[in-house]
Amino acid sequence: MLTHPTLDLLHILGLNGMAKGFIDLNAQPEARTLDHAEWLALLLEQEKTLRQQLRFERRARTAKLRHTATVEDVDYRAVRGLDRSLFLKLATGDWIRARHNLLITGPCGVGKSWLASALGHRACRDDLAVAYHRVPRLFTALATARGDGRYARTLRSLARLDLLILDDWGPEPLNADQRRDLLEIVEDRYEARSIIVTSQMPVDHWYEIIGSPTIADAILDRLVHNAYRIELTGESLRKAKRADLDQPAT
Ligand SMILES: Nc1ncnc2c1ncn2[C@@H]1O[C@H](COP(=O)(O)OP(=O)(O)OP(=O)(O)O)[C@@H](O)[C@H]1O
Repeated sequence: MLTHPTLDLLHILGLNGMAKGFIDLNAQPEARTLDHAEWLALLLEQEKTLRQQLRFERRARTAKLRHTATVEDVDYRAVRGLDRSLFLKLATGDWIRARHNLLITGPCGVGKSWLASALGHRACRDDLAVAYHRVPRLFTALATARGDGRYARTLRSLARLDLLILDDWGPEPLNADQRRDLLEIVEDRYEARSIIVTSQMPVDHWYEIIGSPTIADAILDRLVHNAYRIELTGESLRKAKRADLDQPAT
C-alpha cells in the first residue's frame, strides 16, 4: 500500500480520483517514462472520470427509474413499432435541451416504461435532474401533500427537474383534483422542461380521460403540441420472456 505525503494531500483536498491515479501510476513501471505534463494530465483525467461517475450515481439514485435500462441495450427487433432513427435521435438527449416532450403509447408490456427508463438513464449520464413517477402513485402523493401543507413544495420540486417521467397514465378518468394537479405540472414545465408520458391509451383518448373540455384543452395543448411520439405495437414482452423461461434447456 503506497503511503506518500502527496497522496494524503490529495485526499485532504477531496481529489480522490487523482489519488487513485497516483497509486495506479506508481504501480506501473512504464509510467516512469512519462514527463510531468503527461503524468499530471492522466491524474486530472482520472479525477474528471471519478467526478462524472459520482454525479451520475447521484442523479440515478434520485431518479428512481423503474427499469435498469440503457439506450445502448435497446433490442430493435423485440420492440415493435420503434423507429430506430427516431430513437437514436432521442438518445442524444438534444430534445431535452430543446425542452420538447415525448409521448410513448402502446399496449401492455410492449416496453414503454423500459424505453422511458433508458432515456432517463441517458439524461442522468448527461448530468440532468430526472425523476420517474407512476401517475397513479403521484396523484396519491399529491393528494397527501395537499392535506399536510407540502403541496406547493412538491410541485416546485417537480418543476425543477430537467426531465419528468410520468409512467402509466390513464385509463381511469381524472377527478377534479387530479385534473388540477396535471395542469399545474404541465403548465410549470411548458417550454421550460421536458416530460415523457407513457400510456396504454392512444393520445386521441387522453381528452376523454382528463374529462373537463377546458382543462383537457389546456393540458393537451401544452403537452402534445411540441412532443415526439413513439407508438409501440405487438405482444407483451413479458409473455415472450416467460415463454423463453419455459423452453427446456438444450
Ligand atoms: N427494449 C427492451 N429490451 C429488453 N427488454 C425489454 C425491452 N423493453 C421491455 N423489455 C422487458 O419487457 C418487460 C415489459 O416492459 P415494460 O414494463 O417497459 O412494458 P410497458 O409497455 O411499460 O408495460 P405496462 O403497460 O404494463 O406498464 C420488462 O420486464 C422489460 O424487462
